[in-house]
Amino acid sequence: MSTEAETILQLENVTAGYGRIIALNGIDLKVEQGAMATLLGANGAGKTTTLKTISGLVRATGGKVLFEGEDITQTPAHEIARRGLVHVPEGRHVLRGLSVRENLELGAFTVKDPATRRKRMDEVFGLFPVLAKRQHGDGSLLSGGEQQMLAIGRALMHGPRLLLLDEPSMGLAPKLVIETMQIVKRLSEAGTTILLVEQNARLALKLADYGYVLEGGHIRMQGDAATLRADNSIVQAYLGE
Ligand SMILES: Nc1ncnc2c1ncn2[C@@H]1O[C@H](COP(=O)(O)OP(=O)(O)OP(=O)(O)O)[C@@H](O)[C@H]1O
Repeated sequence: MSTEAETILQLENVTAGYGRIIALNGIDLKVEQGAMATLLGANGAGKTTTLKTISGLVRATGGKVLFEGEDITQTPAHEIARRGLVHVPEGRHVLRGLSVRENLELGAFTVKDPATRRKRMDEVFGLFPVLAKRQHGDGSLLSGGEQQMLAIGRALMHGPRLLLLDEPSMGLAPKLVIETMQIVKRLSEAGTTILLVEQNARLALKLADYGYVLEGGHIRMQGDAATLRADNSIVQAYLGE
């Protein structure tokens, strides 16, 4: 991570949990403008909770979340999304009974200007031609991979300044996992800043610039993706391979 790059997201000693369960035990983390960072760890390490705490779906019980330098620790989730910090949760959450187009329009609830909404939809259709082709069909009838594209497309309708992606390859066939990761890579190359949670650690470390390894609600390790990838002991000890 270069020291000159601007930090878009910063977590300082963040704690969070569910009632008596402490899921995050003092997390420090940074994502820099234009970069892709990845958050890795075994099941139950706290990856999803970290993303939910950033996007306001879970309230931090301590510490600070700063987005573009502003404290958003207590900001409501819809306001965080409005500011351009957009979370694509685990599972695809495509709404049954709504067309592909309507699903995308739902993603644009933060965008008031109709011309901007149309422009964004055109961009999403350019990125995912299959969604353009099936725009009037029921979103829930798309394949798993296409539904993941729709979930990501819906997030792009907000014009995200930071995209949180929670296990986008979850439940997809191997070929689609690769395809989904290529999409994530393209988004990153097009300038979207991304924090990626991914079960496939090796793949995530190939795409990302920087990685954090979570264990039991603590950051156990962090570093350049290439350095983490080269260290087999990390992969074996923390990533459940
Ligand atoms: N809604 C909830 N209620 C109670 N405990 C929860 C809830 N969600 C998560 N937890 C607990 O919080 C801890 C962290 O869970 P989290 O889902 O953040 O982990 P994760 O690293 O994303 O795991 P996975 O890869 O399995 O999704 C775990 O001990 C989990 O059991």
